[in-house]
Amino acid sequence: MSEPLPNPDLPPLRDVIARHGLSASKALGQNFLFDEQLLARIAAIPGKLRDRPVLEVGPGPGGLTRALLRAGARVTAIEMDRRCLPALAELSEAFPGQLTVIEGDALKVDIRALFDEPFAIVANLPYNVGTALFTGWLSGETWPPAWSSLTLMFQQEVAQRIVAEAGSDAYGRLAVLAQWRSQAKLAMKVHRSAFTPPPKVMSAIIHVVPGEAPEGVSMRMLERVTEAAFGQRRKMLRQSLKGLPGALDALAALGIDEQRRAETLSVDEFVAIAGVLTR
Ligand SMILES: C[S@@+](CC[C@H](N)C(=O)[O-])C[C@H]1O[C@@H](n2cnc3c(N)ncnc32)[C@H](O)[C@@H]1O
Repeated sequence: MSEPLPNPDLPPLRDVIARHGLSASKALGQNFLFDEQLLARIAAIPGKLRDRPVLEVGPGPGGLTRALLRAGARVTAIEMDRRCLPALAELSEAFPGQLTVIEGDALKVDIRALFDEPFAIVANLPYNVGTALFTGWLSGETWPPAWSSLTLMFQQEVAQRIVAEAGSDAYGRLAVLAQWRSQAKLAMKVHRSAFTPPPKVMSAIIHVVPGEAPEGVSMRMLERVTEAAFGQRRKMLRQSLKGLPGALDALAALGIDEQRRAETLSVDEFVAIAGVLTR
Protein backbone atom coordinates (compact mmCIF):
# COMPACT_ATOMS: atom_id res chain seq x y z
CA MET A 1 0.00 0.00 0.00
CA SER A 2 1.25 3.50 -0.74
CA GLU A 3 1.99 5.96 2.05
CA PRO A 4 -0.84 8.31 3.08
CA LEU A 5 -0.68 11.74 1.46
CA PRO A 6 0.92 14.44 3.64
CA ASN A 7 -1.62 16.42 5.64
CA PRO A 8 0.09 18.50 8.33
CA ASP A 9 -1.97 20.85 10.51
CA LEU A 10 -1.88 24.30 8.93
CA PRO A 11 -3.28 27.59 10.18
CA PRO A 12 -6.26 29.03 8.24
CA LEU A 13 -5.11 31.11 5.25
CA ARG A 14 -6.72 34.26 6.66
CA ASP A 15 -4.48 33.92 9.75
CA VAL A 16 -1.41 33.49 7.54
CA ILE A 17 -2.27 36.67 5.64
CA ALA A 18 -2.88 38.62 8.86
CA ARG A 19 0.28 37.37 10.57
CA HIS A 20 2.49 38.24 7.58
CA GLY A 21 0.71 41.51 6.76
CA LEU A 22 -0.15 40.35 3.22
CA SER A 23 -2.69 42.95 2.20
CA ALA A 24 -3.60 42.28 -1.44
CA SER A 25 -1.60 44.48 -3.82
CA LYS A 26 -3.60 45.83 -6.75
CA ALA A 27 -0.41 46.51 -8.72
CA LEU A 28 0.52 42.80 -8.52
CA GLY A 29 -3.00 41.70 -9.47
CA GLN A 30 -3.50 39.95 -6.15
CA ASN A 31 -6.88 38.33 -5.53
CA PHE A 32 -6.46 35.51 -3.06
CA LEU A 33 -8.43 32.29 -2.68
CA PHE A 34 -9.09 31.12 0.89
CA ASP A 35 -11.68 28.35 0.47
CA GLU A 36 -9.64 25.19 0.99
CA GLN A 37 -12.30 22.91 -0.49
CA LEU A 38 -12.32 24.96 -3.66
CA LEU A 39 -8.50 24.96 -3.70
CA ALA A 40 -8.49 21.15 -3.35
CA ARG A 41 -10.86 20.87 -6.31
CA ILE A 42 -8.58 23.10 -8.40
CA ALA A 43 -5.53 21.05 -7.41
CA ALA A 44 -7.37 17.90 -8.57
CA ILE A 45 -7.86 19.21 -12.14
CA PRO A 46 -4.40 18.15 -13.45
CA GLY A 47 -5.08 14.57 -12.28
CA LYS A 48 -3.05 12.51 -9.81
CA LEU A 49 -0.13 14.58 -8.53
CA ARG A 50 1.52 12.27 -6.03
CA ASP A 51 5.32 12.59 -6.56
CA ARG A 52 4.74 14.55 -9.76
CA PRO A 53 6.62 17.77 -10.53
CA VAL A 54 4.44 20.88 -10.65
CA LEU A 55 5.33 24.46 -11.50
CA GLU A 56 3.09 26.92 -9.70
CA VAL A 57 3.30 30.51 -10.84
CA GLY A 58 2.20 33.22 -8.40
CA PRO A 59 1.61 31.20 -5.19
CA GLY A 60 1.03 34.37 -3.13
CA PRO A 61 0.28 33.35 0.47
CA GLY A 62 0.17 29.71 -0.66
CA GLY A 63 -3.50 28.66 -0.75
CA LEU A 64 -3.27 26.71 -3.99
CA THR A 65 0.25 25.66 -3.06
CA ARG A 66 -0.89 23.87 0.08
CA ALA A 67 -3.61 22.09 -1.90
CA LEU A 68 -1.00 20.90 -4.44
CA LEU A 69 1.32 19.78 -1.63
CA ARG A 70 -1.49 17.87 0.09
CA ALA A 71 -2.09 16.11 -3.23
CA GLY A 72 1.51 14.91 -2.98
CA ALA A 73 3.02 17.11 -5.70
CA ARG A 74 6.64 18.22 -5.76
CA VAL A 75 6.11 21.93 -6.28
CA THR A 76 8.45 24.58 -7.65
CA ALA A 77 6.79 27.96 -7.18
CA ILE A 78 7.77 31.32 -8.70
CA GLU A 79 6.56 34.39 -6.81
CA MET A 80 7.63 37.97 -7.37
CA ASP A 81 6.17 39.48 -4.18
CA ARG A 82 8.87 39.20 -1.52
CA ARG A 83 6.29 39.74 1.21
CA CYS A 84 4.89 36.26 0.51
CA LEU A 85 8.21 34.43 0.96
CA PRO A 86 8.04 33.92 4.78
CA ALA A 87 4.54 32.39 4.48
CA LEU A 88 5.80 30.11 1.70
CA ALA A 89 8.87 29.17 3.79
CA GLU A 90 6.49 27.94 6.50
CA LEU A 91 4.78 25.71 3.95
CA SER A 92 8.15 24.38 2.86
CA GLU A 93 8.84 23.37 6.45
CA ALA A 94 5.42 21.76 6.86
CA PHE A 95 5.95 19.63 3.71
CA PRO A 96 9.64 18.68 3.93
CA GLY A 97 11.35 18.26 0.56
CA GLN A 98 8.19 19.03 -1.42
CA LEU A 99 8.36 22.79 -2.06
CA THR A 100 11.01 24.96 -3.69
CA VAL A 101 10.30 28.67 -3.94
CA ILE A 102 11.94 30.93 -6.50
CA GLU A 103 11.66 34.66 -6.01
CA GLY A 104 11.28 36.35 -9.38
CA ASP A 105 9.19 37.40 -12.34
CA ALA A 106 7.82 34.31 -14.09
CA LEU A 107 7.97 36.17 -17.40
CA LYS A 108 11.77 36.22 -17.07
CA VAL A 109 12.50 32.78 -15.61
CA ASP A 110 13.64 29.99 -17.96
CA ILE A 111 11.28 27.28 -16.69
CA ARG A 112 12.81 24.54 -18.85
CA ALA A 113 15.97 24.81 -16.79
CA LEU A 114 14.02 24.05 -13.60
CA PHE A 115 12.89 20.51 -14.51
CA ASP A 116 14.39 17.42 -16.05
CA GLU A 117 11.05 15.71 -16.72
CA PRO A 118 7.61 16.85 -17.93
CA PHE A 119 5.82 18.97 -15.34
CA ALA A 120 2.28 20.21 -14.79
CA ILE A 121 1.83 23.98 -14.68
CA VAL A 122 -0.78 25.39 -12.33
CA ALA A 123 -1.41 29.09 -11.81
CA ASN A 124 -3.85 31.71 -10.65
CA LEU A 125 -2.31 34.84 -12.14
CA PRO A 126 -3.20 38.41 -12.96
CA TYR A 127 -4.90 38.58 -16.34
CA ASN A 128 -2.10 40.21 -18.35
CA VAL A 129 0.68 38.03 -16.95
CA GLY A 130 -1.43 34.86 -17.34
CA THR A 131 -2.20 35.57 -20.99
CA ALA A 132 1.43 36.45 -21.83
CA LEU A 133 2.74 33.27 -20.19
CA PHE A 134 -0.01 31.15 -21.75
CA THR A 135 0.68 32.30 -25.30
CA GLY A 136 4.42 31.84 -24.69
CA TRP A 137 3.94 28.28 -23.41
CA LEU A 138 1.83 27.43 -26.48
CA SER A 139 4.01 29.12 -29.07
CA GLY A 140 7.23 27.11 -29.13
CA GLU A 141 8.24 25.54 -32.46
CA THR A 142 9.31 22.43 -30.53
CA TRP A 143 6.45 20.08 -29.70
CA PRO A 144 5.56 18.34 -27.41
CA PRO A 145 6.46 21.09 -24.95
CA ALA A 146 8.36 20.64 -21.70
CA TRP A 147 5.08 20.82 -19.72
CA SER A 148 2.55 18.00 -19.53
CA SER A 149 -0.52 20.14 -18.75
CA LEU A 150 -1.63 23.70 -18.03
CA THR A 151 -4.26 24.43 -15.37
CA LEU A 152 -4.79 28.18 -15.38
CA MET A 153 -7.25 30.65 -13.92
CA PHE A 154 -8.44 33.34 -16.33
CA GLN A 155 -11.17 35.89 -16.52
CA GLN A 156 -14.16 33.89 -17.77
CA GLU A 157 -14.28 35.89 -20.99
CA VAL A 158 -10.65 34.94 -21.78
CA ALA A 159 -11.28 31.29 -20.87
CA GLN A 160 -14.18 31.28 -23.32
CA ARG A 161 -11.93 32.68 -26.05
CA ILE A 162 -9.45 29.86 -25.43
CA VAL A 163 -12.00 27.04 -25.82
CA ALA A 164 -14.21 28.79 -28.42
CA GLU A 165 -15.47 26.90 -31.45
CA ALA A 166 -15.49 28.23 -35.00
CA GLY A 167 -18.52 30.36 -35.73
CA SER A 168 -18.79 31.84 -32.25
CA ASP A 169 -18.02 35.46 -31.34
CA ALA A 170 -15.31 34.37 -28.92
CA TYR A 171 -13.46 32.42 -31.64
CA GLY A 172 -10.16 33.95 -32.74
CA ARG A 173 -6.38 33.69 -32.62
CA LEU A 174 -6.31 32.51 -29.02
CA ALA A 175 -8.64 29.57 -29.81
CA VAL A 176 -6.55 28.48 -32.79
CA LEU A 177 -3.33 28.79 -30.80
CA ALA A 178 -4.78 26.77 -27.93
CA GLN A 179 -6.42 24.06 -30.04
CA TRP A 180 -4.28 23.33 -33.10
CA ARG A 181 -1.99 20.87 -31.31
CA SER A 182 -3.53 20.74 -27.80
CA GLN A 183 -6.84 19.88 -26.21
CA ALA A 184 -8.18 22.82 -24.26
CA LYS A 185 -11.24 22.59 -22.03
CA LEU A 186 -13.01 24.78 -19.54
CA ALA A 187 -12.54 22.84 -16.31
CA MET A 188 -14.32 24.99 -13.72
CA LYS A 189 -16.04 28.33 -13.33
CA VAL A 190 -15.08 30.32 -10.25
CA HIS A 191 -17.41 32.97 -8.87
CA ARG A 192 -15.86 36.37 -8.23
CA SER A 193 -16.98 36.18 -4.58
CA ALA A 194 -14.52 33.30 -4.02
CA PHE A 195 -11.64 35.80 -4.16
CA THR A 196 -10.40 38.33 -1.60
CA PRO A 197 -10.77 41.04 -2.72
CA PRO A 198 -13.35 40.02 -5.34
CA PRO A 199 -12.37 41.05 -8.88
CA LYS A 200 -14.93 42.84 -11.08
CA VAL A 201 -15.52 39.84 -13.35
CA MET A 202 -16.11 36.09 -13.10
CA SER A 203 -13.22 33.66 -13.53
CA ALA A 204 -12.78 30.21 -15.02
CA ILE A 205 -10.07 27.60 -15.07
CA ILE A 206 -8.91 26.08 -18.29
CA HIS A 207 -7.04 22.81 -18.61
CA VAL A 208 -4.79 22.17 -21.60
CA VAL A 209 -2.92 19.01 -22.55
CA PRO A 210 -0.59 18.83 -25.52
CA GLY A 211 -1.72 16.71 -28.46
CA GLU A 212 0.06 15.71 -31.62
CA ALA A 213 1.37 18.54 -33.79
CA PRO A 214 0.26 18.33 -37.45
CA GLU A 215 3.29 17.59 -39.57
CA GLY A 216 4.88 20.25 -41.78
CA VAL A 217 3.16 23.27 -40.24
CA SER A 218 5.26 26.02 -38.76
CA MET A 219 3.94 27.79 -35.70
CA ARG A 220 5.18 31.08 -37.09
CA MET A 221 3.26 30.59 -40.34
CA LEU A 222 0.06 29.66 -38.51
CA GLU A 223 0.46 32.85 -36.48
CA ARG A 224 0.86 34.91 -39.63
CA VAL A 225 -2.28 33.41 -41.16
CA THR A 226 -4.46 33.89 -38.06
CA GLU A 227 -3.03 37.36 -37.45
CA ALA A 228 -3.98 38.45 -40.99
CA ALA A 229 -7.37 36.69 -41.01
CA PHE A 230 -8.57 37.81 -37.59
CA GLY A 231 -6.94 41.24 -37.95
CA GLN A 232 -9.91 41.95 -40.22
CA ARG A 233 -12.34 39.35 -38.91
CA ARG A 234 -15.45 40.89 -40.48
CA LYS A 235 -13.85 41.00 -43.94
CA MET A 236 -13.83 38.17 -46.47
CA LEU A 237 -10.65 36.10 -46.63
CA ARG A 238 -10.11 37.47 -50.14
CA GLN A 239 -9.49 40.84 -48.48
CA SER A 240 -7.94 39.91 -45.13
CA LEU A 241 -5.41 37.42 -46.58
CA LYS A 242 -4.44 39.29 -49.72
CA GLY A 243 -1.30 40.75 -48.12
CA LEU A 244 0.04 37.30 -47.24
CA PRO A 245 2.02 35.92 -50.21
CA GLY A 246 0.54 32.68 -51.55
CA ALA A 247 -2.46 32.70 -49.21
CA LEU A 248 -5.17 33.15 -51.84
CA ASP A 249 -3.62 30.38 -53.96
CA ALA A 250 -3.58 28.19 -50.87
CA LEU A 251 -7.31 28.81 -50.36
CA ALA A 252 -7.97 27.84 -53.97
CA ALA A 253 -5.80 24.70 -53.70
CA LEU A 254 -7.67 23.65 -50.56
CA GLY A 255 -11.11 24.47 -51.97
CA ILE A 256 -11.79 27.06 -49.26
CA ASP A 257 -14.18 29.74 -50.52
CA GLU A 258 -12.39 33.11 -50.37
CA GLN A 259 -15.68 34.80 -49.60
CA ARG A 260 -15.76 33.22 -46.15
CA ARG A 261 -14.78 35.17 -43.04
CA ALA A 262 -12.07 34.20 -40.57
CA GLU A 263 -14.46 33.21 -37.80
CA THR A 264 -16.10 30.53 -39.99
CA LEU A 265 -12.84 28.65 -40.60
CA SER A 266 -12.21 25.61 -38.39
CA VAL A 267 -8.90 25.16 -36.62
CA ASP A 268 -8.11 22.35 -39.10
CA GLU A 269 -8.70 24.70 -42.02
CA PHE A 270 -6.30 27.28 -40.57
CA VAL A 271 -3.76 24.51 -40.07
CA ALA A 272 -4.24 23.36 -43.67
CA ILE A 273 -3.64 26.89 -45.03
CA ALA A 274 -0.53 27.31 -42.88
CA GLY A 275 0.61 23.85 -44.04
CA VAL A 276 0.45 24.86 -47.72
CA LEU A 277 2.30 28.11 -46.98
CA THR A 278 4.96 26.38 -44.87
CA ARG A 279 6.08 24.26 -47.83
C1 LIG B 1 -4.26 36.32 -8.24
S1 LIG B 1 -2.94 36.17 -7.07
C2 LIG B 1 -3.14 34.48 -6.63
C3 LIG B 1 -2.44 34.04 -5.37
C4 LIG B 1 -2.68 32.59 -4.96
N1 LIG B 1 -2.13 31.66 -5.94
C5 LIG B 1 -4.16 32.30 -4.75
O1 LIG B 1 -4.72 31.60 -5.61
O2 LIG B 1 -4.72 32.76 -3.76
C6 LIG B 1 -1.57 36.23 -8.19
C7 LIG B 1 -0.18 36.04 -7.60
O3 LIG B 1 0.76 36.12 -8.67
C8 LIG B 1 1.87 36.91 -8.28
N2 LIG B 1 2.47 37.46 -9.51
C9 LIG B 1 1.99 38.49 -10.26
N3 LIG B 1 2.77 38.68 -11.34
C10 LIG B 1 3.76 37.73 -11.26
C11 LIG B 1 4.89 37.42 -12.09
N4 LIG B 1 5.13 38.10 -13.20
N5 LIG B 1 5.70 36.40 -11.71
C12 LIG B 1 5.43 35.70 -10.58
N6 LIG B 1 4.39 35.95 -9.77
C13 LIG B 1 3.57 36.96 -10.10
C14 LIG B 1 1.27 37.95 -7.34
O4 LIG B 1 2.24 38.51 -6.49
C15 LIG B 1 0.22 37.09 -6.60
O5 LIG B 1 0.80 36.48 -5.47
